[in-house]
Amino acid sequence: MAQIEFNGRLNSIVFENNQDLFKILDVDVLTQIPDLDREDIRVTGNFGDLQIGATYHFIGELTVHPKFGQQFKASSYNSILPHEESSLIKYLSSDRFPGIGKKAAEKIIDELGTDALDVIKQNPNKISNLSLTSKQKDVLLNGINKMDSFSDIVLKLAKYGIRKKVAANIYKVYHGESIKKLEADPYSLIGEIRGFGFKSADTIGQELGIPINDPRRLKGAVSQVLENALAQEGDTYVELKDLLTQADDLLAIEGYDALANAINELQEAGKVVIDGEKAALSNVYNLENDIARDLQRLVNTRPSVKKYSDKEIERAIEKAEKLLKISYDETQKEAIKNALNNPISILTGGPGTGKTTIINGILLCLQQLEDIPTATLYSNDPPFLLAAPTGRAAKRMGEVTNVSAKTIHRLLGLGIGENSNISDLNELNGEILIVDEMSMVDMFLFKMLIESIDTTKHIVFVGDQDQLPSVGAGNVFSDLIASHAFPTTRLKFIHRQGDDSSIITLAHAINEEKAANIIFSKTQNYSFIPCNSQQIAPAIEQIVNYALKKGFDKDDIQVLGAMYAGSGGINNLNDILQNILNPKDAQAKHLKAHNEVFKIGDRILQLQNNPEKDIYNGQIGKIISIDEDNKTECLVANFDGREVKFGLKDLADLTRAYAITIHKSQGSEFPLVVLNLTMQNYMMLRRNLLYTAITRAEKNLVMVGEKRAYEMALNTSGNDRKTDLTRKIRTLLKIKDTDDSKKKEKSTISKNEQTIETNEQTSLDLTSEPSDEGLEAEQILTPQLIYSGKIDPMIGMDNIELKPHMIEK
Ligand SMILES: Nc1ncnc2c1ncn2[C@@H]1O[C@H](COP(=O)(O)OP(=O)(O)OP(=O)(O)O)[C@@H](O)[C@H]1O
Repeated sequence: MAQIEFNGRLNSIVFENNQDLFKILDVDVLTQIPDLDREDIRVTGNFGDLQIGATYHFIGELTVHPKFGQQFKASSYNSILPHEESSLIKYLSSDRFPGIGKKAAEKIIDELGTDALDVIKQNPNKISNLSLTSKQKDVLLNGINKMDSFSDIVLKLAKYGIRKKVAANIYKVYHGESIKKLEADPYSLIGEIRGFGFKSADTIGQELGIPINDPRRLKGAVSQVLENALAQEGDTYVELKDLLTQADDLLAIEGYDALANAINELQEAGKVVIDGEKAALSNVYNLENDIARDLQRLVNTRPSVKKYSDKEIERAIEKAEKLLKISYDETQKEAIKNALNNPISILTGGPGTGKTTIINGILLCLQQLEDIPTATLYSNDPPFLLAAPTGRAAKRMGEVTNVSAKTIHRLLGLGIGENSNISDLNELNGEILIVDEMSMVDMFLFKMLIESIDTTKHIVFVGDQDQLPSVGAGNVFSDLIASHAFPTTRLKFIHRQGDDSSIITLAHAINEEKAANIIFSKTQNYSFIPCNSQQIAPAIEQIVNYALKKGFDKDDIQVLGAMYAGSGGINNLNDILQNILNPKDAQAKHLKAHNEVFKIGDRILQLQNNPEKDIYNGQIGKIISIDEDNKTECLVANFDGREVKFGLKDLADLTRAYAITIHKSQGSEFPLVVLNLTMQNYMMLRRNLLYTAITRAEKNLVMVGEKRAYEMALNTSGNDRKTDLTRKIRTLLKIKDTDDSKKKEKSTISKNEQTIETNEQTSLDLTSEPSDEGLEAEQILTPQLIYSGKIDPMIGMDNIELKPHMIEK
């Protein structure tokens, strides 16, 4: 269709989506739109910063929206700069140019005329001759740079092969400076801009003639390796030798000397930290330091003496037992004591070991010991704070304890409402904070959680250490346990009886490396069906049809896998399962997004945290209505009993959820799980992946796939993220290495193989002043250091295999 143009004044912004800068504008028409007689019109498109009341030139086409009628879809736009003296003075002395008043504005017009803005835009050097202060000159230039319209910048970025979505990300960070920044050093955008990696930077670098051994390029490769480790592997550092070899692979140049210099320069610029033989991104390195310091603060500022006598606690436990009509075993009692007599304690155990029952006991005991009236538990400032990373886990905690439990995001007030601000988190007080499903908490959320704790007396971290680590980087729960700085109870005895017990037995056997004989046997609750990767899809189709015939509710069946691609991958399985579980009806309302069709009744999965909607990565919902004509509210879904509305743009974060990855299933449980693993998943086959998958099944589990793949998972230990938090906690809390073994011997209490580790015999010094000793690092990396043998990039080179996902797609 032919492009048409018109000038209009921006009245208001009706809708905006910050993710890709899509906006719907209400515009007064100033020059007539060809063949259309209107005074105002809605203009849609992607726009940068706009000013209400400013005049713009729009280029695009007329469209008809089924509900809102005639609209103008802008493909590009430009702001029309004021040329008339009085409006130009008004404009130059507005908020856009802070520090430039009426007088300075008049000077600019005197010296450059009423075309001043265009003149400076074309030739920024003209500013130097103006009789303004240097600060005013900077303000003027910045303001004019910012005026660059978004579409101009996207067009220029497109010439460098940058996609619109990435261009929008660049614009959001650098605004009018985008092109300047990119052309000065495309590699400096790595790690700063989502979707922009070494490959993109290198394409532009070559176009700009940046030599292959240019320090900018070398630094870019180093940043990329560290970013990959963080985002793909969840590692918080990379061994120097690996950093050198992997960066060198990206660069395809000879020798490490120049690379060592590049690392040093990054260190000097405060972007990278070298600590011993490890290299880390500074912000990540500092985040680990901050976590360790916060934990030190929490331990040091809480009383170290036992507050309650053993007798008092025992009496309280007895009462709790009577109320709950159970008898806690010795280990469970120790866990309750640890929680009540320590500032920070940890509880870890597999399914059915009584974690939730212990949380209940801790709260009942504390209520008695502190004489807390029941009504107070529900006040605005409750003494018990219960939280979990997922809505589902929080809901369950709340149901079992009868005390309200929240997601960690909600507890902290993160991202709720327009004014949400991560520097303005809720302060946490009260008697106790208990966080469940801790294995899912990544280092970023954990940092925010613990820095928000103010006067809370006791903090208890509860989880299952053997599950997959958090989706986000770090390995917080395992690191806390490994530090031996906090009393830790490991529960192993299975208390849950009944139908599902054989799956729980299998899960525990997997962790104890005793599952080889029982995993392929057929039991009342689980079975294994061997098939190769080509047979996965038809096998699952048959199993699901069979389950339906046997009377399973279609909402109770969940297929799990490891990967999205391939015939047995999640994407293909979702096509097949959607046909069975929510068959096509040609007439029915539907929406299409990223090669998927969404229909009423479809099970869907949220792929990103969205605190504003209070739904999180991995949460499953069901579509209850679809409005094909409504851009801003095209879909409504039920998430755990709550209606959540989605606009067209939000669909990017949704996928169908008949089949989901094991990673995304963390924190959820399903009555029937159908799990598939084959050797196509060999890179991911680890014990914690299999364990996490199996423990998602509440009552029934069908495993399909290659026996070899299951055996490989059983025999490959999981959870080997490279993190430095354990060491940092131990350094700050002065836990001596040698004490570990002693401590284990002395203080391990065994019952049913359960263990309780207390730190009473360790050298944890609670009276010491906070100290940063040992946390700050700076080391200059010299070529000599590399070749001295201390850091030998050749070591292990044979073993280093650049995984496909480490290379930017
Ligand atoms: N000491 C006990 N005596 C009797 N029953 C117990 C005891 N401890 C726990 N149980 C029971 O065992 C079952 C599992 O306990 P609970 O739900 O607390 O475990 P969990 O570790 O939280 O499990 P999951 O992680 O699977 O939710 C529950 O039915 C609980 O009532």
